[in-house]
Amino acid sequence: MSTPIAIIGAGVAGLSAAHALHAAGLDIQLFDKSRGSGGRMASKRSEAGVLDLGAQYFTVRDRRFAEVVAQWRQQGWVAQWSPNLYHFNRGQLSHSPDEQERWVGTPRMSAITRGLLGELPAHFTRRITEIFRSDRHWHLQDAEGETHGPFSRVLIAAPAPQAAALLGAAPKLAAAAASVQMEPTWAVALAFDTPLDTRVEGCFVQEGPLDWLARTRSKPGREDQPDTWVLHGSSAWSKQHLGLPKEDVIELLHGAFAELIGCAVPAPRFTLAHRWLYARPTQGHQWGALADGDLGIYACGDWCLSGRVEGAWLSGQEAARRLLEHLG
Ligand SMILES: Cc1cc2nc3c(=O)[nH]c(=O)nc-3n(C[C@H](O)[C@H](O)[C@H](O)COP(=O)(O)OP(=O)(O)OC[C@H]3O[C@@H](n4cnc5c(N)ncnc54)[C@H](O)[C@@H]3O)c2cc1C
Ligand SMILES: NC(=O)C1=CN([C@@H]2O[C@H](COP(=O)(O)OP(=O)(O)OC[C@H]3O[C@@H](n4cnc5c(N)ncnc54)[C@H](OP(=O)(O)O)[C@@H]3O)[C@@H](O)[C@H]2O)CC=C1
Repeated sequence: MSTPIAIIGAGVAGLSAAHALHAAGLDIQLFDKSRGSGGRMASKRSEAGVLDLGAQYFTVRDRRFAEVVAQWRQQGWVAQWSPNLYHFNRGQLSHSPDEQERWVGTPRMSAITRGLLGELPAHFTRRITEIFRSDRHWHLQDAEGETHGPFSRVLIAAPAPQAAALLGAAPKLAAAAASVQMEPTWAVALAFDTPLDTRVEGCFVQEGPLDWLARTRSKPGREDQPDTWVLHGSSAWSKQHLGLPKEDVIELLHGAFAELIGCAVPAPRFTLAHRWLYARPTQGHQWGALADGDLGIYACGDWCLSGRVEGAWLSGQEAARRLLEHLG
């Protein structure tokens, strides 16, 4: 057996790269600090059903991504979501239909990364704190003090600030990753005993604390769930309220929701808040991926491209392509 390749991060980018390398016949091992795969496209089980707290849906603009999404559809991992869309601007809630195709994982966003993970070898609840070279091979140190390796190459598929912290052995790559600013998003879920009397299923909010809201049961595969809503704070509001206790965040975003939704909003029977510290890059890049073929270190993630699910998948493909190119 050949010396395996380590992939740090089991979000869309890491799993996209893992798939491509595995398909090329290489041994890979995934490491993630969380309990499961998905990263910012993860879904959380709760007493109010499964909640998509991060990525809400994705769009497809690239031909290569369109091809893979068609396969995911055949495998039953994704379906089209055609919500009754609104936007909120200048104090006005307005119907805002469009022609854009939007896709969601079924029956939850994490179905995609669970599908991609399949039987690939993965180590969860392993936060990697250091990557070091010894005897011409790479080794990983985790937060528990355990060492993993040897690995022939390392591919880091974490948000830019977390990738920069691991790229000490490749200063140029570290500098590029460190130059990417990422902004936070507070996410709140609310569940109501009685369904809200509104036709809104998704809403782009252009003012105030909120940025987006969605009705979970409007998404395919979730029709039987209680009436839960996911609200996202805007980047500016989330940054300003980064250290606020969760109860206060829930109260403020629930209040903003009740003001704009245009129907009576009772007290929710269930609430939850989640803070995404590195939710989105402040701007997109055209890097594809970062690579040092001589050292055998690679970095990828949405921040190397569009800051969206599609960008993350394409970046993982690009990192794998460059690694395979270096192998000859
Ligand atoms: C609130 C929110 C809403 C969004 N909405 C949309 C949307 O509607 N449409 C869209 O296209 N995109 C959306 N996005 C963006 C989308 O979720 C991301 O672009 C995409 O999921 C990023 O994938 P990734 O693999 O690059 O990174 P991530 O999903 O962040 O994966 C990185 C993984 O690395 C792991 N990790 C990090 N550091 C370490 C370490 N030291 N050791 C081990 N593991 C580590 C993390 O646990 C994580 O699993 C949204 C994001 C957020 C936060
Ligand atoms: N919160 C985060 O951390 C975070 C959120 N992200 C959001 O992800 C989606 C994905 O973007 P994508 O380009 O794939 O989707 P869309 O084409 O649907 O939307 C792009 C923006 O365009 C505006 N828009 C689109 N459709 C409508 C509509 N029918 N009515 C009004 N406006 C529409 C909207 O922008 P504004 O609110 O006008 O600024 C959409 O945001 C996207 O929603 C991101 O915000 C990605 C990463 C992290």
